[in-house]
Amino acid sequence: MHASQRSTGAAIEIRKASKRYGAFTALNDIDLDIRPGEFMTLLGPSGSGKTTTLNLIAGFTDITSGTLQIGGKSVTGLPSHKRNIGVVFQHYALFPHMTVGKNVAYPLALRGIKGDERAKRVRRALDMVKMADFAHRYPSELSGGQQQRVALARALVFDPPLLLMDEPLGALDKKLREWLQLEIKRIHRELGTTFVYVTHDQEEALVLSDRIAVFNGGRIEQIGTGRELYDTPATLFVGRFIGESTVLRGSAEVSGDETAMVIGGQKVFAHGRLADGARPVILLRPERVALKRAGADVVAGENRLTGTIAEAIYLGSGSKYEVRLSDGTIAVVRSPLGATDFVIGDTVDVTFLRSDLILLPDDASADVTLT
Ligand SMILES: Nc1ncnc2c1ncn2[C@@H]1O[C@H](COP(=O)(O)OP(=O)(O)OP(=O)(O)O)[C@@H](O)[C@H]1O
Repeated sequence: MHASQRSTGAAIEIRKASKRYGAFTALNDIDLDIRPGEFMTLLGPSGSGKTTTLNLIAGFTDITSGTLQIGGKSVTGLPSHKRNIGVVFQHYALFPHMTVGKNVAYPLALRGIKGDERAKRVRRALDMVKMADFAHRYPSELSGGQQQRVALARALVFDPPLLLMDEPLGALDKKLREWLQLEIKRIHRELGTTFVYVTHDQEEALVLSDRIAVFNGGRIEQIGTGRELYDTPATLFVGRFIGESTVLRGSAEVSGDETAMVIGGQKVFAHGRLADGARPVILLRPERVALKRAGADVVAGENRLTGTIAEAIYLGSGSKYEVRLSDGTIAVVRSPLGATDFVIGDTVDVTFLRSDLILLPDDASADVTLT
């Protein structure tokens, strides 16, 4: 599509929004600002409130308390068909008795757009999803991925300022999903429409999003870019949900601006301290940890814990190890190509810089929710 065809994306502002079903609170006091043209992903485990949030924006369900604005206007009480929003769901809701062309033309027919203008827009939308050659087929004659591309064309054909997608790739196999992720990203870049995307797949969220809102138990734990969530998670739940990690627990002592933790009889040090009363844990990212032969020289500022290689996996681009520490914790380590190789049973030092570890308050829900 040409720059002249770019639509202006709508901003979304959600304030203190709650959604209750009887005594059950599905959404608990969430605040969410989405910028015009942004790709925002709602990420979280099953039942955390992602779909409920999308349904509130779409107008499929009412807010119990709080406010919701789209494009600077309150939409309270405005029915979904008046919100001018494109929607794509996991299970293709194409009309089975209509051809692809008719399906994509449908939103235009509803809006009274006829003749050449309608045909031109349908062609443009099908071109965008690379389905122009399929206009005369019926949905049953298409693969799952092709059906989702048609659903996307139908959701975008009327140039909505806002597109909502709920696990649109959930039913597709991995290769197809990865290819369509890139297609969706390209289309977003070309259009300038605001995209709000629901997934429980953190890798998908990282590939697609400008920013990600991480949901847990009806609340938003953190909103940020993938990099912010990975490097500086606000909570243990976010740190564990995004990317791989190892969590170290032990008895902690705080002295001045430093926290020491005893793990399996060995002491490690962290810069900083938590608020009084919080029980600290250490979160390690696998590529921020290096393995060394037991007894190698210690580098200034380095922590080390002794362990035994429990699993060694060669990945081509490097190796991944699981190391059993003396307290039984399994530490995940990714070594770059060219680093020393280790085999199962080797005794190693697991080393990491104080500046590379992440100190967070312990949170039992981070473990429960992920299992
Ligand atoms: N109509 C309803 N009546 C009662 N409870 C509901 C209703 N709709 C949703 N819920 C509950 O609200 C909670 C949040 O649901 P929601 O669909 O938003 O979760 P989700 O994060 O999208 O999960 P999933 O990835 O499984 O779709 C769930 O516990 C769900 O059971």
